[in-house]
Amino acid sequence: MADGMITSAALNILDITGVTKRFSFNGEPIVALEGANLTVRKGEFVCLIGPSGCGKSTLLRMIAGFETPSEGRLSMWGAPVSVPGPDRGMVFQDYGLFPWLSVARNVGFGPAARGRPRAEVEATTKRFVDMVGLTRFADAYPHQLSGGMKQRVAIARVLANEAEVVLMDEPFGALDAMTRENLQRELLEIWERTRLTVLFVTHAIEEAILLADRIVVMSPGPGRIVADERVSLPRPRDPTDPEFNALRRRFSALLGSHH
Ligand SMILES: Nc1ncnc2c1ncn2[C@@H]1O[C@H](COP(=O)(O)OP(=O)(O)OP(=O)(O)O)[C@@H](O)[C@H]1O
Repeated sequence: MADGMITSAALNILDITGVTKRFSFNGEPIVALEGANLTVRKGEFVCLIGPSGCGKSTLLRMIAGFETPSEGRLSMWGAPVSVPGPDRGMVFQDYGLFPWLSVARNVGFGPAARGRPRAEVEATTKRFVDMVGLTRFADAYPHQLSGGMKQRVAIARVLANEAEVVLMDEPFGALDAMTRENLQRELLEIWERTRLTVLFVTHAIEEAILLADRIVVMSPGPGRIVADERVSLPRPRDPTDPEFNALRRRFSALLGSHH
C-alpha cells in the first residue's frame, strides 16, 4: 500500500498545494487565487476553464515561475518552482515571437542561448520546424506569417527548448475557427507523439472537451478551483456526438452554478 502511494506520487510532475495569490491594485487587495490544490501527472493534457478573472492566467504564470505564491507550495518533480526555466514553456495568445528573428532562429533561440553546439541547434530547429509544418517558411519573419503559423512557431519554440510542461494561455483565442480547429488537431498529434504534459487555459467549453484528459473548472471572486473532472471520451472526439453534448451540458452547468 505504502509502495503504491509512493509510486503514484512519483508520477506527479506538478504538485500545487494550498496556493493563494494576492495582488494589490490601487491600494485594494485582490485575491486572484485562493487555496488551489492540483496535481498533474506526466503526460496529462489538462484544460483550465472559467470566466474572466478566475485566476487561470495567474495559476499558469506561477507554474511558469513568473509569479510566486503568497501562500502554499508549488513544485515540479518535488522541487519548489521559484523561477522560470526551459522545462516549463509558455505559449501566449499573442505569440510572443521575436520579430527580428526568422522562424528558424525563433525556434532555435533557447538551445542557442544555452550554448548548445551549432549542429545540435540546427538539428533541433529543423526537427521542430518540420513537426509544425513550417519547413518552407523556415527563413520567413513573423510579420510574413498568418496568426496560425505564428502560433505554430511559438509551439515549436517551446518544444525545441525541451519543455516537459507546456503552459498554454488561450493560445488559439485570436485565431479564426478553421485555423483554430487545425491547430487543435495538430497540437493533439504533437502531444500524442511527444507525451508532453500540457496545461491549457481556455474560455471555450467545447475546446476543453475536444482536447483534455481532465478539465479543471474555476470560478472568480476570489479565484478558486471548483471542479476537476476526467474526460474519458476516445479520441478523435466528435463535437456532434451525444456523449460530447452531455459533457458540454455538464461543464456549462458547473460553470453556471458557480457564476
Ligand atoms: N499583476 C496583477 N496586479 C493586480 N491584479 C492582478 C494582477 N494579475 C492579475 N490580477 C487580478 O487577479 C485576478 C485574476 O486574474 P487572471 O488574469 O489570473 O484571471 P483569468 O482567469 O486568467 O482571466 P482572463 O480569462 O480574463 O484572462 C483578476 O481580478 C485580475 O485583475
